[in-house]
This record gives sequence, C-alpha cells and structure tokens, in this order.
Amino acid sequence: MINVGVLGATGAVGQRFVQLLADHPWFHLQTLTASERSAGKPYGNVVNWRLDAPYPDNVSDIVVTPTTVESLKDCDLVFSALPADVATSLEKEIAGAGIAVCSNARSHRMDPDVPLVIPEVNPDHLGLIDVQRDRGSEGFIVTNPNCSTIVLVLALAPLRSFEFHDVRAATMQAISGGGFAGVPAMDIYDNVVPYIGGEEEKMESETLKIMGEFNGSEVIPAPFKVSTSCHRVPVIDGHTIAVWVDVKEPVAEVKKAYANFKSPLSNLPLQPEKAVELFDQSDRPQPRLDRNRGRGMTVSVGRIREGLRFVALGHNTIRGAAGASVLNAELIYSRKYL
Ligand SMILES: NC(=O)C1=CN([C@@H]2O[C@H](COP(=O)(O)OP(=O)(O)OC[C@H]3O[C@@H](n4cnc5c(N)ncnc54)[C@H](OP(=O)(O)O)[C@@H]3O)[C@@H](O)[C@H]2O)C=CC1
Ligand SMILES: N[C@@H](CC(=O)OP(=O)(O)O)C(=O)O
Repeated sequence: MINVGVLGATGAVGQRFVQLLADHPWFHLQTLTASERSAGKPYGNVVNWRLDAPYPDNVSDIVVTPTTVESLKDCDLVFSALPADVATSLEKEIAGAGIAVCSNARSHRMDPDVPLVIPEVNPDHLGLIDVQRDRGSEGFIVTNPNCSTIVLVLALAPLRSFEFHDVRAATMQAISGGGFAGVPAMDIYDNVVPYIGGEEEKMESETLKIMGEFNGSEVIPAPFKVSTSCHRVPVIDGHTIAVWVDVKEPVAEVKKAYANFKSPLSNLPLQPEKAVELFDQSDRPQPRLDRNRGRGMTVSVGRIREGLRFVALGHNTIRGAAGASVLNAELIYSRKYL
C-alpha cells in the first residue's frame, strides 16, 4: 500500500478525496490536513460532511494536522485540494521534500514541466515527471485540469481523428464548483451568473496543453482555437457544456466515433467502464439524472447535431476534481513512478 494524505481535507473537493480514498485498494489514507482552524482535532469532529455519499466512519479518528511539509513525513503521495494561493508555494515545497503531489489546484497546471493529465486522453504527458526529477528531487507535481476543461476535453477526445480548428463552448456550472463557502444563496437562487473569474481563460489554455503533443521534453500546444463563455447556474453538482466544433463529417460518422471510443486504460480501480457515454434521447444529458454515471467518472454526451453541435455533462467534484486526481495517481502508480 502507498501511504497517502489529503491536503484541504475538510473542503468540497477534500471531502470527495476522503470519500474516494477511505477504502482504496492501493492507497492507504493516513494523513488529513486543513487550516490552523481545524488542526489538532479528530476529522470526525471538524468535518461538516455535505456529500451525497455516506460518511466513511473509518476516517473519524484521524487527527487533522496543519498543512506543512513536516506533517506529511509519512506520506509517499499527497492529494491537494488547497486554495490556489496556498498551493502555489506549498506544493513545490512538498515535491522538493521528495513527496509526489497530485494536485487539483490551478497553481501549477500551466508550468511547462508539470503534466496536466486526463488519463484517457494524454497519459504520455506523465513523461514530464522525468523532466522534473532531472532537477534532483524524487518528488514531483502532477495536476488535473479545471473541472469544466475536463468535461470539454473528454467530450472532444472521440473527435480527435477528425479535422477541426475551432471549438466554442458555453458552460452551465454547478455551485459546488465555488467550494462550500463560494456562492452566496442570494446570488444564485432564481438566477444565472454569467461570469466565473478566470474560468474562460483556463478552459481556453488548458485544453490546448492537454490535447497537445509531448515530444519527450515539452508539450507543444494543440493547433486549434477554443473560445468559451462560462455561467453559474442553480445546480448543486454537475457542469453542463454546450459545444460547437467545426467538424465536417456527417452526424452519423460522429456518433459512430463516440460509440467506438475506447479508453486506453486497464485495471485502474477508479476508471469508469465508459469514459464517454453517448445519449440518443433528445433531452439528455441532464445533471440530476446523469452526473453519477460511472460513479461520477463518466462524461455524458448528447444532442449531437449538424454543425457540429452537442451537449456534454460531467460531475465537477468527482470527474472534474477529486476523482480526476485519484485516477491520475492510479495511472502514476501503475506506470511505476511511485
Ligand atoms: N470545487 C470544484 O469543483 C473544484 C475545485 N478545485 C480547486 O480545489 C481547491 C479546493 O477547492 P474547494 O474544495 O472547493 O475549497 P473549499 O473552500 O471548500 O475548501 C478549502 C480547504 O482548504 C483548507 N484551507 C483553507 N485555507 C488554508 C490554509 N491557509 N492552509 C491550509 N489549508 C487551508 C480548508 O480548511 P478549513 O476547513 O480548516 O478552513 C479546506 O479544507 C481549490 O484550489 C479549487 O480551485 C478544482 C476543480 C474543481
Ligand atoms: N472554477 C471552477 C472550480 C475551480 O475551482 O476551478 P479551478 O480549479 O480551475 O480553479 C468552478 O467554479 O466551477
């Protein structure tokens, strides 16, 4: 078993990590960290469990530690669900101390030597771990993309064999994306907020890095354009995205590409049976009905129409956050980087 810790274990994403790791076949969850506010107390006493999944009792007695390198000395690998301003220097320090970091925070996603990985799309980008290790420390940082980016890229992955140059996307993002304290009820109830700070820029740049080519030392960004508009809607979990792509092939060919899309992964505990599931019903996918497919790891695609136009949906705190990081760690372990 690999000894693991969760940084920011009491937050919206941190709780998802705890849910996914409490009973993991490869990873032993032994350290939970949070802010000084929570440190020193048993997790069961400080966590306000707010997930639609049962609370895992076996973690209650773990005493929450402050988020310092010293408190992680028994971990081989940590999952970071820290606020980005805290993650920026701390994740580097932790990797420098020889510990593997799978981060969900945005801080290092676009660093040239940090892999930004979706296991079904660009597993080869993990080669950047060797580039980081060439600097001397066994530790490294691997990141997963922004939650909306993950849904968009998985929905584009089956189209890779077609030519396209122009991707446009409009998101309808769940309020859990803003964290537990993130979006006031007065802002979101009976409302749509047509702005999520930094989200459009992240979707537009991260997509090109993930779908870019790794040449052994760096990633050359993909040669198409992405233009997005991001909106917060009154949904608890699940980001929905309307997508337009200038694919010229007929709809029937495109549907075939979705139906035949195969994940390159095998035997990873969290990998879903289908990374991308295609719907034929005219009113799907929908967040309440479809976000938990594949234990929250499947991206659903439907309403494929000429143009090419379609709708994609994924669970933002599972496939878009904690689940993405855990799947990355499973891939890292299976490829013997740990
Ligand atoms: N929610 C989502 O869908 C997604 C979130 N992310 C990213 O994941 C990260 C976490 O987001 P989220 O879970 O929503 O945030 P929350 O605000 O819900 O949780 C933040 C966590 O970090 C801890 N924390 C806060 N300040 C400090 C500090 N100074 N030192 C150490 N720990 C601290 C908190 O502990 P305490 O309880 O003690 O305050 C809590 O455990 C962010 O970087 C976010 O951008 C990424 C993709 C999707
Ligand atoms: N911005 C996302 C969540 C998030 O924190 O994204 P990032 O990890 O890219 O900062 C949302 O609001 O739904």
